[in-house]
Amino acid sequence: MPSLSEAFRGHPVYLHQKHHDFNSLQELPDSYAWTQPDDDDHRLTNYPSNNKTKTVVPIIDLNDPNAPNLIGHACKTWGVFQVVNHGIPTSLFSDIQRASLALFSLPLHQKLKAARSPDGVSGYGRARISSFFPKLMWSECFTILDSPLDLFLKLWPQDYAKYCDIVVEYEAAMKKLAAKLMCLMLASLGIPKEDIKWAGPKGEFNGACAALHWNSYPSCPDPDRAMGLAAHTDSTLLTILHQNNVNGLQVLKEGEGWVAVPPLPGGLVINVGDLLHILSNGLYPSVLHRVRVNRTRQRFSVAYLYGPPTNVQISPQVKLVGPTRPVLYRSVTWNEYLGTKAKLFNKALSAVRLSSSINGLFDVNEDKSNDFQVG
Ligand SMILES: C=C1C[C@]23C[C@@]1(O)CC[C@H]2[C@@]12CCC[C@@](C)(C(=O)O1)[C@H]2[C@@H]3C(=O)O
Ligand SMILES: O=C(O)CCC(=O)C(=O)O
Ligand SMILES: [Fe+2]
Repeated sequence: MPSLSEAFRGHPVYLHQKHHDFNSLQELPDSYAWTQPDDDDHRLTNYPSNNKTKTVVPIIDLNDPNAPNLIGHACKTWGVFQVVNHGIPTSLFSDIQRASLALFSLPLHQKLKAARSPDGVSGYGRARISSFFPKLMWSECFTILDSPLDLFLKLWPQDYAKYCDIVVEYEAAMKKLAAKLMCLMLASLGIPKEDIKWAGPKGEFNGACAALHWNSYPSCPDPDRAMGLAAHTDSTLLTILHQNNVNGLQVLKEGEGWVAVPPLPGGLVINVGDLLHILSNGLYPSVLHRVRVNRTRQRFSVAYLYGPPTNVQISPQVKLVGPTRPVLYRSVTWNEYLGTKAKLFNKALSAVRLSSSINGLFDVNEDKSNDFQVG
């Protein structure tokens, strides 16, 4: 089975090579300006702002006996929810946040020692999706696939071991939680875990692949014209996101527009990704999300991007197909899908949709994701 890193080697993404030290920028350079200065405040979206409505992303207590139903409803209607009582100690969040702060606070020349190569995924750099946009995003990121050891040795020749320990512990906790969430999501779809061969006899999902992706969004001199991370869906089955206590994450909700996902102390954000969208035959749509920045506070987030073994075929479950609901997607491996995403970005889901080629149907997120103005 190809590893996740190998899956990417065939799909290089060429990004702007110049990196900026955000702290040294007193004004927003034109290369980061997504809107013109005389545009009104809401030019970054044509959707109504949700200031007047009180729509909130569901918060689900994993100890609630009704959790499977609540999760099912949240996946169907939002594609995102927050979880509490997930069993992960808060000390682990403090540790990963400390590591994140230590990493992004390093001088740029030090971070660049662990820079991602054009045909790689691991390491320091800009968001991979940057190549699809004419403007730069006000963020930096660091991706870990496999072991963090080689990268951390470059960043912290003395202190690497303590940060490696934190990552190993955090990934183990995330892997366990992701398997639990998979079981709950499958139960909510009425799919026995025995139907998913790689789930294993007890639903441990041992063969799962994952990436740990750290984001930093420095405070920004002109936040209304900048974009932290452009609208996208994750290619995963699910993503588990930890955010520090700084706002910025927004999700697109049908009929509502962009809705903020406020940080919840001790909570975790769970996104439905494209592969769960496919596996559920479109019943659980992947959520389009983005990150806005602010003038005074630096935002950090750590995303655990979780998927199947890279060579396992993911297809709509037969139990979710019937006379009134035809099979909507062809089967794909994560490896293949990541390649499609690297080429087509937010059109990737439509590209594997069976009926799109027949009757011109497109996926919900495709046309909305380009909803920004570039100055
Ligand atoms: C497994 C992965 C999913 C991801 C690409 C990656 O190798 C690690 C980074 C992930 C991420 C995070 C930000 C948004 C995103 C679209 C991107 O460019 O990098 C996702 C990728 C994805 O889900 O397709
Ligand atoms: O920073 C965030 O809140 C979102 C990050 C994200 O969407 C991602 O890493 O895929
Ligand atoms: Fe994301």
